[in-house]
Parts: sequence; structure tokens; C-alpha cells
Amino acid sequence: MVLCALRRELLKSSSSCGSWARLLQRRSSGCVYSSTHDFTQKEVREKLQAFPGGSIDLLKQDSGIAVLTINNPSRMNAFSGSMMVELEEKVSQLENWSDGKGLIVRGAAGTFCSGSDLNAVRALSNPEDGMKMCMFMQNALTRLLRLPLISVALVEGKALGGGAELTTACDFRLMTSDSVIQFVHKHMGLVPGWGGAARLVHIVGSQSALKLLGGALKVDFQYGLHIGLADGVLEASQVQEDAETLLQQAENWLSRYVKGPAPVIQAVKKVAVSGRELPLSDALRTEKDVFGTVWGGPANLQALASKSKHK
Ligand SMILES: CC[C@H](C(=O)O)C(=O)SCCNC(=O)CCNC(=O)[C@H](O)C(C)(C)COP(=O)(O)OP(=O)(O)OC[C@H]1O[C@@H](n2cnc3c(N)ncnc32)[C@H](O)[C@@H]1OP(=O)(O)O
Repeated sequence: MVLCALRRELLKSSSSCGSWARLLQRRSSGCVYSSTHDFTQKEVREKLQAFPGGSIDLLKQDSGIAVLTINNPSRMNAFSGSMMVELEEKVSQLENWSDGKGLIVRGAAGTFCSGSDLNAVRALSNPEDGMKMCMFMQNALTRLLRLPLISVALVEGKALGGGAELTTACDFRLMTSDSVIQFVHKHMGLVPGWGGAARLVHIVGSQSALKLLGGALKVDFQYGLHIGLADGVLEASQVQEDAETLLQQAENWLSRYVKGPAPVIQAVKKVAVSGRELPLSDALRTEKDVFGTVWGGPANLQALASKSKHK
């Protein structure tokens, strides 16, 4: 049912690029869970705001590549409640970014993210609150992955628990040579709840996903590349400006995929999302509709006029 609804929405949205943003805006009130699931986004936001700390920082650049920074270094960039709310707000801003093409998600101060803030988790440990936090984060991360931007997680240091799940809400993952992604949930008596298990199976297949979750295995860049969780490795140098250098490397890596006009790059992401999420017949129809938004468009006409050769 969720898929049918997504397809209907995709079809409605495909008449113009701006309408994709409107689609995602509409879906933001309940792309996976809505009030029909006994879930009120506003209520959960209020509850989460009671656990403050850290921030989620968004920098939109003229290049069309934005940088989203998980910023709570004193807790290894763990997600406080207010950061969960901020994440959702930043995703809404990105959904409305008509000039956007790419996104880099990274952690502050040399590490990625250590999951939920355990202090908040302890206070929200009753089943009802746990379910609400889970649905809130599933919505936010599903919308993050569906953004019409090509996204990459820049993984430095540790990506643990919910931090590991966050990496799977990006299209690609780049790891530094000393970084680790670890689904530690089993050690916490849990399974992923932010949609990370479902996404992991899509990325690495069910066999590898079962190993990572069942063994709470530490994935370094070599293992990550081997199973397809990592898409590239970044070399951290020992110089002081390391963080900038890594960010620059990630931007360079991403630049080949986001070169070109925003409407075309956004269309590329839309057909990839529909192919990933919809049954084939629905994905084909959506692809036709998205194709219709770029066919005869400025970039297409310019390419035809220039008699380009693809050498
Ligand atoms: C669905 C998601 C899932 C859930 O909520 O259901 C989760 O994400 S559960 C959380 C999973 N994450 C963890 O359990 C991480 C626990 N922390 C560690 O394993 C380590 O702290 C580590 C490996 C991240 C870093 O180790 P290191 O030795 O380098 O540093 P410290 O341990 O001294 O950490 C520094 C400082 O950060 C605090 N910290 C780290 N992670 C968290 C966290 N997730 N929540 C709250 N605080 C965290 C740690 O306690 C230290 O604080 P300090 O006051 O200096 O003692």
C-alpha cells in the first residue's frame, strides 16, 4: 500500500520538477507513518525537544552540493532528541532546494555518529516512546534517502548503532582508512529501528546483512568495499586541515555524478528511487513520467543542437 501511494504521488508530481519537492513536502507529514498509525509528528517533536544538545548543521553551497553535519562532539555525535527534530527540519529544507544536486552527510570533529544519545534512550525506554521515536526517525531517514539529490555519507571514525543506520540513508558511503561502521544493536539487545536493516539488505544483500546484524561485525573500509557497503575510500592525511581535505575529497568524488543541470540530476535520482522502491511496472511508468520532464527541456535541446559525441 505504501508503494502504491508512493507511485500515485510520483505520478502526480512528475509534471514539473517543482512538484517533486511539493510531493516530498506532502509526504513529510507521513511518508511511512502518519496519524493513521497512531503517530502524531507534532507530539513526537515536542517529546524529543525535551532532550536537547548538539545540532544538525546544513550548508547549501553554490555548487549545488550541500553538507549536512551531525554535530555533538562531546557525545561522539550521538543524536539527542532535539537533533532528531533538527534532522527532520533540515530534510524539509533540502526537499525544497530547487538548485540542489548533491549532499554530503558527515559528523563533526573527526567521527561520524554513535547513534542515539543513550541518555535520551534511557529516558524514552518505555515501549510507547520507543515506537514513536522509531517511527519519527524512519520517516526522517526515508525522506533523506528519497531526496532528489545524490547523497554520500563521509564516514570518519565510528558510525555505530543509529549512526550505522544513517549511513544507509545515503545513496553512497565513503570510508576513511581508519573508520568503522558497526550495527551494534544486538549488543544493546535491539535490532535497527530507523529503517537501517531494510536498507542494509538492499545495499549488501540478505546474507551479508544477516552477518553484520547477527555478529554486530565491525566493518572497516576493506570489508565495506568487499560487500558493497562502501563505495570508496578516502585517505586521511596527518595534516591539521584533515577534515577539510576529506570533505574536499568527498566533494570531488561526488562531483562526477552531479555534473550537469539540477533538473537533470534530480531526474536521475528520481528514476533511481522509483526503480529501487517500486514494483517494475510502476517504476517503468514513473520513469516515463520523469523522462517527460526532461525530454525537450533546455539541457536536452542544447545537447541536440551541439551534435555531441560521447567519446
Ligand atoms: C536505533 C538506534 C539505536 C537505538 O537508539 O535504538 C542506537 O543508536 S543505540 C546507541 C548505540 N551506540 C552506542 O551504544 C555507543 C556507545 N559508545 C561507545 O561505544 C563509545 O563511546 C564510542 C566507541 C562511540 C567512543 O569510544 P571512545 O573511547 O573513543 O570515547 P568515549 O567512550 O570516552 O566517548 C566520549 C564521550 O561520548 C559519550 N558517548 C559516546 N557515545 C554516546 C552515545 N551514543 N550516547 C551518549 N553519549 C555517548 C561517552 O559516554 C563519553 O562521554 P563522557 O561524558 O566523556 O564519559
